[in-house]
Amino acid sequence: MTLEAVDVRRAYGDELVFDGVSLSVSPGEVVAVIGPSGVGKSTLLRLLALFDAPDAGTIAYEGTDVWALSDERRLEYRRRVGMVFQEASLFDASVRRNAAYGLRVRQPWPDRIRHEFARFVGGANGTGDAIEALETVGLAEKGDQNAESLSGGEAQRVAFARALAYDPDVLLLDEPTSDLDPRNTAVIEDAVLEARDRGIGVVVATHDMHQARRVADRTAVMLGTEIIEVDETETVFDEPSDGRARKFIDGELIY
Ligand SMILES: Nc1ncnc2c1ncn2[C@@H]1O[C@H](COP(=O)(O)OP(=O)(O)OP(=O)(O)O)[C@@H](O)[C@H]1O
Repeated sequence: MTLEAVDVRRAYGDELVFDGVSLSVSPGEVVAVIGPSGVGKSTLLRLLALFDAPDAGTIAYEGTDVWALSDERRLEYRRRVGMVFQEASLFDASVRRNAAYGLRVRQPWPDRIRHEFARFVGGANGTGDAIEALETVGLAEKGDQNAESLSGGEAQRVAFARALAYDPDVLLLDEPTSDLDPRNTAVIEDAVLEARDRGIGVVVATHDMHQARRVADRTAVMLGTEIIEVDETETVFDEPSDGRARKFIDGELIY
């Protein structure tokens, strides 16, 4: 299952963010999108997540132009994509319930009622997938704690676990470690690689070029209103074909 943006354009009013941008992610690969602040990385992720439609070009899932479908069919595709935003939004409940949230709304009703019933009668108050996802981000022991008592870094890890728990085809991460210390950053990066090894396609938008180098199979460099370079990560860092990409990577381009 491949998700791709093909020749997409996006503007906010008269303000063009990008045009002619193409990017794909396949199962079991990590693609990093790097570029200066404000270049449009989050905007591109929102298009891939099917939150917004491109002004031109297509977003295709398994070759299907998703915006040509009915709202209902498009929603089915949207549910296969998990997105983690820069700001973790958790609600006032246990960490385990937060991690299981996506699961509960996505399950068919009978399952959902069954889980709610089990919880009501004092049985499991989370599912195996949510617990496993919490283990992946090193927070299994905090399952019973209220999410509002977590540190910022822990909250970001729970938001990640929530996206992972419902086993999406594609996971889109917007600056997933921007507020994290090195230890928490390493936890998230390991979880990204674990997701990839499970066959999930992952796109990571990041300011952190070192992170791209550590986790990404392919890297796209966004500059101005374009993706100026997209290739195997090693190639982009060691021998980029675009001179501007080289300058950006060497820290010589000031924006
Ligand atoms: N809802 C919006 N309305 C108007 N302009 C917007 C909106 N969202 C983003 N923009 C503008 O679009 C441009 C791209 O923003 P975007 O958030 O996609 O960049 P980014 O590369 O993700 O930045 P950062 O790395 O700082 O998160 C910016 O100039 C931003 O101000």
